[in-house]
Amino acid sequence: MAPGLRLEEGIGLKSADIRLVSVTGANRALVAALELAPEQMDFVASNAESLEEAETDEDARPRVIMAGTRVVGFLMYDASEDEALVYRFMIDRAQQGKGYGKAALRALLDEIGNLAHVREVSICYEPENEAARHLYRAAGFVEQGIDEDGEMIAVLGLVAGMSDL
Ligand SMILES: CC(=O)SCCNC(=O)CCNC(=O)[C@H](O)C(C)(C)COP(=O)(O)OP(=O)(O)OC[C@H]1O[C@@H](n2cnc3c(N)ncnc32)[C@H](O)[C@@H]1OP(=O)(O)O
Repeated sequence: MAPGLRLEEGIGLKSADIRLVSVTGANRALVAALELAPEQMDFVASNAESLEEAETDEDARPRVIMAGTRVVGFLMYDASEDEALVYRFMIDRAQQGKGYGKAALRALLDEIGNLAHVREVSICYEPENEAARHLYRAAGFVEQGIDEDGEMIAVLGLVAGMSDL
């Protein structure tokens, strides 16, 4: 790395540098401090709320999205059944549009694909959330329709035996 260039500055980071890690005492405050644009606030619960929820829900799997050494996003899912449900997914407003969402989704699907009991993944989002629709559709999710809460549900089937590969 060139002298004076710090990884934290995010210079030259590629989507391959995206990793999912557990929530720890060290990164928790950084996750809670991540922000959305005002018009995105209704698309997903606040991270502080999600972290609190995760403490009492033993099925919740919260993950911190790291780009190199920097905390850039957060997601949470439940894989207690054979259909995993992704119900939180966000990238900090200052870090959006850099391919991190796409790379984090790929990392998440790899992680879920390694769970032998999971056969499909479902995800829900507000119907007007075009960024989410674009991201999930590109990953192969197929829209199923609007649920009773007015959210779009999209489902991705996993290839049987993915975890054995
Ligand atoms: C389960 C849930 O929680 S659903 C709620 C999802 N979360 C939110 O809506 C929170 C606010 N939004 C976000 O955090 C981000 O915008 C995310 C997570 C949806 C996308 O993350 P980003 O890092 O910005 O996405 P990334 O840069 O990887 O782009 C992914 C694709 O979406 C496209 N995209 C990004 N923003 C938009 C937009 N506003 N409209 C249409 N397409 C968009 C990109 O062009 C890219 O497509 P491409 O690969 O064909 O070029």
